Parts: sequence; C-alpha cells; structure tokens
Amino acid sequence: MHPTRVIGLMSGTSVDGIDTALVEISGRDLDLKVELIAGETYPYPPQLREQILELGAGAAVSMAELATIDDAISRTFAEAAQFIQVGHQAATLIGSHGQTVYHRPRQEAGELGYSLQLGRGSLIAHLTGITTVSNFRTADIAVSGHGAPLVPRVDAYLLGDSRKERCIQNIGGISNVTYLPAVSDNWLCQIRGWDTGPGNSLLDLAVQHFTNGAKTYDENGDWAASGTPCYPLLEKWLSHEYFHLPPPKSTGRELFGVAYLHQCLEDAQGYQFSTWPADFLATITELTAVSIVHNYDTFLPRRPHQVLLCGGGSRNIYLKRRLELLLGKVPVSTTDQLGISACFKEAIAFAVLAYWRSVGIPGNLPSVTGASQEVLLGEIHGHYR
Ligand SMILES: Nc1ncnc2c1ncn2[C@@H]1O[C@H](COP(=O)(O)OP(=O)(O)OP(=O)(O)O)[C@@H](O)[C@H]1O
Ligand SMILES: CC(=O)N[C@H]1[C@@H]2OC[C@@H](O2)[C@@H](O)[C@@H]1O[C@H](C)C(=O)O
Repeated sequence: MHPTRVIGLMSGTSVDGIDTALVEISGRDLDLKVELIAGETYPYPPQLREQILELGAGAAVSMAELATIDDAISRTFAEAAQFIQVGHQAATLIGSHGQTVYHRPRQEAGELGYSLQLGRGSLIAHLTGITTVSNFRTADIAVSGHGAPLVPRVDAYLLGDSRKERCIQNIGGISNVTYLPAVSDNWLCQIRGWDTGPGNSLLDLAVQHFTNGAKTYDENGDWAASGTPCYPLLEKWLSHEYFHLPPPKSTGRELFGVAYLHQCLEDAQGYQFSTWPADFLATITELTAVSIVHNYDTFLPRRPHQVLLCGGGSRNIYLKRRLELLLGKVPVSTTDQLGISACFKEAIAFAVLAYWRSVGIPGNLPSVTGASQEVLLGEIHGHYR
C-alpha cells in the first residue's frame, strides 16, 4: 500500500502559532510508520493571538466577534497547510486540531465535559481543496471522556517498546504524560495518560509580566536558572487540588492561566527572595518539574525506565535539568532520539488521528480519557473543487 500524505495542524495552549507537519503515513497500528517531510510553526498575526488569549482568559465577546475570530483562525490554518506544501508533493488529507478556547472537563460521574476548538474544518477543506478532519475531542466527550489527552494512542504505536516502560512527557502550555508499559497482549488498556498540570503557561505569563510584554518566554530557561526556587512557596502551590486529583484528568488555561499567575504573585508577597524576579521564575519552573514527578510517584505503578520529553518545554534546558535531578536514575531525553520530532509530535499526532478517522480506526484510549468506549474521532469535511 502507498503511504498517505497528510498534514497535521495544531495550535496548543501556548497560542504561539500553528505547528504544521507534512507527513507520510504507512501502516495502521503496530506497523504504523510516520515520516516527517516538513515541519514549520507559523506564528499567528499578533492581534489574532491577543484575541485568542483574551478569549481563553474568559473575556466576554459577542457572537459577531466570535465568528470573526473563528473565520480568522480557519483562514490562518488553511494558509499554514498551503505554505507547508510549497516545494513538496501535495497532501490528500488534513487533520486540524484547531485552537482550544475553552475546556471544561467533566467533574462528576454522569456529567459531560465540554471543549471548544475554533477553526472550521469545512472552511479549511474549501480553501485548501483537501479533505479535512477537525473537531477531534467532541466524540470522546459524548461517551463520557475528558476529550483529552488524545495523543497517547499515537504515542503508543510510535514510541512503545517491547521491554522498556516509557513516559512520554509533553511540556506545552499545559503538560501531559503518556505512560507506556512494555508492549504486551492487552497493552492498550494498560496505557495511562493525563494532564499533569502547568507546562510553560505560567512561566510564559510571568516573563511577559516582568518584561511588560517585551519577551514571551524564558529562552532555554536562562532567566529562571539565574534564580533559586523558594521551596516553602512551592509547597503552598503544590497543595492545589488538581495535583492530587486521580486520573483521568485534564485541564487548561482556565485553571493555570492569568488568574492563577496573579494568585502566585500575591502568594509570593509573604516570602523572602534574594533575586527578584529570577527566584520567582525558578519557583514557577520548579512547580512544573515537581508536579510532573509528583504525578508519576502518586499515580503510576512505578517510575518508568525512561522519560522522553516533547513540546516546546523540552527546549528549556534549565527545566530539563531540574527534571533529570528530580528523577534520579531515570534517564531523560527527547522523542527526537527515537526519530519523532519533539517539536512537531502533536501536529504529527493529529495527522495520524485524521488518517485513522479516514480508514475507520478509533483514536481515543478509554484508559486515558475515561470514555466508556473507543470511538472514531473527528468530523470529515470534503471539498468542492
Ligand atoms: N528555546 C526554548 N526555551 C525555553 N522554552 C521554549 C523554547 N522554545 C519553546 N519554548 C516554550 O514552549 C512553548 C511552546 O510549546 P508548544 O508549542 O509545545 O506548546 P503548545 O502546543 O501551544 O501547548 P499544549 O501542548 O499545551 O497544547 C513556548 O510558549 C515556550 O514557553
Ligand atoms: C483541550 C486541549 O486542547 N487540551 C490540550 C492541552 O495541551 C496539552 C494538554 O492540554 C493536552 O491534554 C491537550 O492536547 C494534546 C494535544 C492531547 O490532546 O493529547
């Protein structure tokens, strides 16, 4: 069978731009293979990014404004899909995650969650002339799942090992883990995955706060590395109920966003710092690292043999070093080491999920999202040219 050429489009909770992957997919599950032909992040126009961040922070907008933003996101995603194909053979399918602007996970048994991604698949299909799968989270939510994380099934087939237990740790705006036991017969139902808490979201917001918007993130973690974490303050933050909630669980900027950062800044007033704001940034970075390891120690059967990082946070050298220290003997590297781009893994995953949808393979893992069953993820939008 010929490989299928698919584009994966993803903009995550950092809202830094549209991660775009042009891939060739062959095989279906254990024989699944993905070759990254091209990967690029296309930044959002600054004004659109601001509007998305405001929406995510709970700003009240009219339906007319919402429609305008939805249109602009759809068009920006379609452009990303067009740009990535320049100089390459065209794709026949697009998987577009869209832009999450609201995520309300289910709280109690019997209740359903809600998750809203903007960027309409129908418009992307029409503008690109390529069949587009979008709205990946709603089917899992309809069968009582969290609708997130959805990448773990793709992680399983691309990064599972017959001997080693692995944690695939994505550090985007929010952090999420996929725990992969060694491949065995009833392996899929033993896989676990959930959002561990903040990734870079609070650190990014803090850097913007302290630089009056001149910087958007702490490059390589250099600023935080020049400070020292304040452990009593960290202890206080770690008492947040999310870190102690058993999986399945998912979260977003609704919990770990602007309001939470302001709370952290207020909390900090009761503590002594020798280097401000570097100590604060070091403490925020430590919150990400310690909460990840706390999640492993509390909710996994044991620590894995290996941790593979991905997402933009895998480029934060200081954060990676803190994780290495906290994890002791467990080696920490990135998914690049196994041939899967750490920066484009999420975009690659939505290409695979679209491909699975097109051939009728379920994309969710009930052991991860808490859904009552496996379901086909995403809505297929044809095109008319
Ligand atoms: N060189 C770097 N040094 C430090 N941090 C970096 C670097 N490059 C990227 N980042 C961080 O990674 C973030 C973007 O990561 P990524 O694109 O994985 O997030 P996302 O996909 O938007 O989020 P999510 O996975 O929660 O949906 C940036 O906002 C920044 O904080
Ligand atoms: C609602 C939503 O967009 N959630 C994202 C977010 O970003 C990271 C984490 O929170 C993750 O659970 C999820 O995305 C990835 C791609 C997932 O579904 O696997």
